[in-house]
Amino acid sequence: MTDQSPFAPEAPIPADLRPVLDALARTARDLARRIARGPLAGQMGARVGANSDGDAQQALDVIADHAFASALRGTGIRWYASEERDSVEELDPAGPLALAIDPLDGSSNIETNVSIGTIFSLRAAMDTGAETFLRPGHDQLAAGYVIYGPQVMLMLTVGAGLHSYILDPDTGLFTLLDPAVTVAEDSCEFAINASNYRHWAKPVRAYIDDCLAGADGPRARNFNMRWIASLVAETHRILTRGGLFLYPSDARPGYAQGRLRMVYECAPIALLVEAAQGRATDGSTRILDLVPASLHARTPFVFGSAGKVDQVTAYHDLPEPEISALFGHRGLFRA
Ligand SMILES: O=P(O)(O)OC[C@H]1O[C@](O)(COP(=O)(O)O)[C@@H](O)[C@@H]1O
Ligand SMILES: [Mg+2]
Ligand SMILES: [Mg+2]
Repeated sequence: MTDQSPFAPEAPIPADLRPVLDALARTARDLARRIARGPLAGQMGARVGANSDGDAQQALDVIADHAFASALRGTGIRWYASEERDSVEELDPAGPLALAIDPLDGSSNIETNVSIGTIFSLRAAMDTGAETFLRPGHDQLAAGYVIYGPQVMLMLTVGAGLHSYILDPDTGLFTLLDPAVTVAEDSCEFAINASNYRHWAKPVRAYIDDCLAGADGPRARNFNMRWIASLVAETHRILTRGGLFLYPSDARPGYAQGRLRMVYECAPIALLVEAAQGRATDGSTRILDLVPASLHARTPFVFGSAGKVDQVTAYHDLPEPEISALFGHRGLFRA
């Protein structure tokens, strides 16, 4: 089965991206099998070290990183940038492409049997790794994620539109489900790690205060809150039924730019969300227009249904007296 494509025959995969996408999908399928075996496959959630940012590395982070790096050799990938590695590596000097990857997203959930994922981004290879990856996200050629959940799914954009695939356990093939996923506009779910409330800046507090005030507040509507601590799972819910995700900057040491990484997480998710007609910003500026200052740079991240993301931007634009007012006095917004 190794040489056979892991995609069902009708999958609309562009020929120039076929080798790399086949390798990514094949590796993800192997990883999915390992994840499904859980403790039977060893201690995947055991801490084995720390990456360059000081984040704990679990066994599965390292296993996934090595699996993807070795599968990509010979697929046209010149530069390989991984959340788990300090610097960019050159795999194939003649390759025309470059790949950035978060090999295992949602690591804190590995042992809890909650959905985790892999996020990837493809770009044209430039002369150096830095030149290749320190560019705006709108330069990406393709982006996607695999979610290892009750179903294994691949969400992929290769430029236009967002395609969803499901891994059929009977055939072992990623099978096209929807060639045009769109983010629903009318949702009243938001996702944020509310334990950081006291560390947030005023516009974020004001936005969340108004959501929590529900039908009695200025938005005149009750909201529901979610937090899985797995960006891929959060994204998948929003692509499925709409809503809003926020990981803002906050006052904790090391969180001045939030937590999520531009190159491995935010740029690819933003490309997917925009391909599905959603919106992604850092609170005010479009993520895909931002240039990361360094390979592991972080950015505040807000994405989801376009109208909801625009409302968050509007809170950032409010004059100080409005921001500081109790929610009852902010009359500008409706859900
Ligand atoms: O634990 P926190 O601060 O709520 O952060 C959760 C976020 O961290 C992440 O787990 C970071 O990703 P990694 O697991 O790849 O480091 C995201 O998936 C998630 O959105
Ligand atoms: Mg991640
Ligand atoms: Mg990760």
